[in-house]
Amino acid sequence: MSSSGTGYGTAVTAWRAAAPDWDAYTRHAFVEGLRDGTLPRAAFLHYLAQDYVFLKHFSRAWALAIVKADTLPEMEAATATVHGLLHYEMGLHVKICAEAGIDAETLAATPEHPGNMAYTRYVLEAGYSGDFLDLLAALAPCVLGYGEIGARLAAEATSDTYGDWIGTYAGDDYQGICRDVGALIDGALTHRLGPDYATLPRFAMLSARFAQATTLEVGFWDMGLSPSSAPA
Ligand SMILES: Cc1ncc(CO)c(N)n1
Repeated sequence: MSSSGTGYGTAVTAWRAAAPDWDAYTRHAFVEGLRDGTLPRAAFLHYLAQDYVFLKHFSRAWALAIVKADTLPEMEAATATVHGLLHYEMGLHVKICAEAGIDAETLAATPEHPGNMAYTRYVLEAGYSGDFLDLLAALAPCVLGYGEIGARLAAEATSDTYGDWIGTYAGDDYQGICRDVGALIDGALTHRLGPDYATLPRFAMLSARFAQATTLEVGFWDMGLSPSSAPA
């Protein structure tokens, strides 16, 4: 996939281009280790367990988006994402971990790493104290960054080792969610701010939120690469 992104909408394309850490996130050493299969299994499993905890809070944040939405189509889009997270993406974690000998009970008891906590609480707080747009800007790098990573790795992977993981994010279901979320964001901006939303100061503030969440994604990969940084 080209460095211009994967076409998830107008706003996200602008926010992505303005986020200083976008490449650090989507081309992190952890990601490159998934691509060529050199990522140590222990780091992957440590990451997956933390990501299981992450996805629980992330699902809660998308549920909050239902509360903060205005129109029925916005509520439907947010609901579809909650459903995809709980019934599709988390299932992958449970399956891969089960194959590696980590049962669902152990996964559910994973102690939450501070970097993980910082990220999800940042997103949730954007929703608690802000409006639907603040929340979407904080949620967007997670959803769409993984879509971009998955699409690129499906094209560039040189190893099958992490093929299941790559296939989840490169697959039609996940790519469809990414396109829907991109359209949701463009529609929500137009609905609230008008068609010239990209010229407004508010758009720059939302762009900063997107950039902050992107930086927290870099921290998440960093955490994945150093299993020893996990709390007891
Ligand atoms: C940390 C993180 N960001 C984004 C995604 C994609 O949902 C994920 N599973 N984990």
